[in-house]
Amino acid sequence: MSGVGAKNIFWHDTAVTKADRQQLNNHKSCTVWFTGLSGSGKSTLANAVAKRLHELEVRTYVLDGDNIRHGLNKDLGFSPEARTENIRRIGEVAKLFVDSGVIVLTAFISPYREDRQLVRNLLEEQEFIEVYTKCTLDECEKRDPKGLYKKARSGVIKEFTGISAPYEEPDHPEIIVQTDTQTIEQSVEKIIQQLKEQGII
Ligand SMILES: Nc1ncnc2c1ncn2[C@@H]1O[C@H](COP(=O)(O)OS(=O)(=O)O)[C@@H](OP(=O)(O)O)[C@H]1O
Ligand SMILES: Nc1ncnc2c1ncn2[C@@H]1O[C@H](COP(=O)(O)OP(=O)(O)O)[C@@H](O)[C@H]1O
Repeated sequence: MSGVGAKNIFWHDTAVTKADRQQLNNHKSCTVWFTGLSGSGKSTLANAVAKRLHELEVRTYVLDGDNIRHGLNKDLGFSPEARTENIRRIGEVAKLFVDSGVIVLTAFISPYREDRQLVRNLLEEQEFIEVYTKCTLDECEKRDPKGLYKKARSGVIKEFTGISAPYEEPDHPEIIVQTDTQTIEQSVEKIIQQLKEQGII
């Protein structure tokens, strides 16, 4: 997968800009990037925050690992290289959503620091808000909402994050939500507060 397609391609500026769209929407746009173990609450919180924002008349879109892997990224597995490509593509998609003036909430394990940094670098400062859904492996395994940990423990699923594949914790995430001790409402509130403090909403 090399970048050979970039030859003889020219960038077009658009007549309507990101700033124009943000003005029309009455709020700024950004990526709220959830990262954490399977079952740590990424999807739950991305959707809960989106719901809250929608009620506040803010335009949102949720990109979820499971859904994207049914379509755009259905050719990718879970090797380190496939995960890197998964996150690279999602980063580019998130950037398009930010350009469209929307707050995009992404729920991907995104286990590698370097891959998350790559996405951060794609966006402007302030446009990438990393939320670490911190939860002990023990608790995630107890929750096991899809029965995947059980399969990973028995060896049916290989390269499973936290069991047989690595998860690299963020060094300096904008937000940490401790989902095994904080309630969903507390986590949502913390994220909404950050968006307000950054002047996004
Ligand atoms: N081997 C392995 N490791 C981790 N996860 C697995 C695996 N196989 C399938 N699944 C399911 O796929 C979801 C993770 O997809 P992501 O795109 O978020 O993964 S990654 O960011 O590329 O690491 C993940 O979803 P979440 O539980 O919502 O995190 C699982 O449902
Ligand atoms: N405080 C909490 N924050 C987030 N999720 C929680 C919390 N307490 C319990 N849960 C449950 O944990 C599970 C997390 O699953 P999910 O959101 O699919 O995680 P992920 O997207 O990280 O795999 C859900 O069933 C959710 O209801």
